[in-house]
Amino acid sequence: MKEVAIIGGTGYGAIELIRLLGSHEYMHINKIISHSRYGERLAMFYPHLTEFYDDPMEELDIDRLKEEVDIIFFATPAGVAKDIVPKFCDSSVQCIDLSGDLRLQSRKVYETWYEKEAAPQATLDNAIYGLPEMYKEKIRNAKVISNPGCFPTSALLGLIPAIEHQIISPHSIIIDGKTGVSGAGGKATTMTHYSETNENVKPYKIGAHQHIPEIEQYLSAIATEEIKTTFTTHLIPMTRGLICTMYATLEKRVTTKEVIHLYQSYYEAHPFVRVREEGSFPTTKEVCGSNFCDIGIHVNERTNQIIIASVIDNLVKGASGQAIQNANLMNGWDEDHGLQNIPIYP
Ligand SMILES: NC(=O)C1=CN([C@@H]2O[C@H](COP(=O)(O)OP(=O)(O)OC[C@H]3O[C@@H](n4cnc5c(N)ncnc54)[C@H](OP(=O)(O)O)[C@@H]3O)[C@@H](O)[C@H]2O)C=CC1
Ligand SMILES: CC(=O)N[C@@H](CCC(=O)OP(=O)(O)O)C(=O)O
Repeated sequence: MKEVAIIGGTGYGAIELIRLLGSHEYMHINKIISHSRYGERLAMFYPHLTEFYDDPMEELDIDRLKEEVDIIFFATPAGVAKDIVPKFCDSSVQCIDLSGDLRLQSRKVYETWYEKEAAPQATLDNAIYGLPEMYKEKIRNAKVISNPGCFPTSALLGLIPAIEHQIISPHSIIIDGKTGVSGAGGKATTMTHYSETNENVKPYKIGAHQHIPEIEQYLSAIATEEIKTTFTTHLIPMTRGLICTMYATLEKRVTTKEVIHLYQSYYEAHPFVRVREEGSFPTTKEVCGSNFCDIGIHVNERTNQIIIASVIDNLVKGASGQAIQNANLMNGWDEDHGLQNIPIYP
């Protein structure tokens, strides 16, 4: 049994980790660290957790964490993990950061898009990008994981096979993202409160989204050339779920059936990616509460374009579920341990 700490206790990422770890046989939540509410019980803020986690939350204490836990999940905003993760480099503690702090290899690029000081270069160099469908072997041997962003998870899983097999022009990609409100975390803001989001679809961070450099960095790694994309994000009136509908110009003459067959073979060994049959496109509800990424594909022979839709639950495959998938791989457990639940439908 490995002992686990979660930092960022009162946030959505943390409570989703608690929900998912409830059915994990090899990880035990030893402590929940809260910056704002240490000493208090999490169930005071989230009564649905009553009897699932009733210990008081604790203040951050690096030495105690080093002595008492094996794995730390950082469910904190950007700018927090970059200062704490380096303090564990002399210990055996595994660190999994759900924020964007360790995802970009270049400090300069991070500082441009996040407008914060970047992590030390040595920490960035040490962190493995936790997208198991791309870097499974590296993750198995990692000690520090940068868990991917929610939109990059959906977009990359939808695009990787097409780029790797040179089906599409990597310079023609347009990614249209739509997300539920829980993607913005637990704090109510003017952007997310009810009267702003109800019966509304709101484009946001156009041309400035922090996931643009992340998507481009990993697409470029697959294509082995520098790729730029057009990526837009929309806030839609639902709680969970995210869809990236993506468009690109075909480089080869292929049919929908052929591309679907290629994607199905590509993801055969990856338990959380499900590729739909021809004519079926996934909806966000079909993955709700689960770690699945469902992908639908259509080749538009009339316009020589491909349309790929990729859906995830932003809090599961987009954050806490993927973090647990990474912990499973890092510790030699089955990749899907604790994550085998059927999506919540309807
Ligand atoms: N929500 C989502 O769908 C996704 C989130 N992420 C990323 O995961 C991380 C967590 O997200 P989420 O849980 O939704 O965010 P929340 O805003 O809901 O929670 C973050 C928590 O971090 C703690 N915190 C806030 N400020 C500080 C600070 N200055 N120092 C230390 N701790 C602080 C707070 O908890 P406390 O005061 O109890 O410590 C807060 O509740 C973020 O980096 C987010 O970008 C990634 C993918 C998807
Ligand atoms: C609705 C909403 O605001 N969603 C967030 C999702 C980003 C996120 O959760 O995570 P990282 O910044 O850690 O990648 C956004 O679009 O910025």
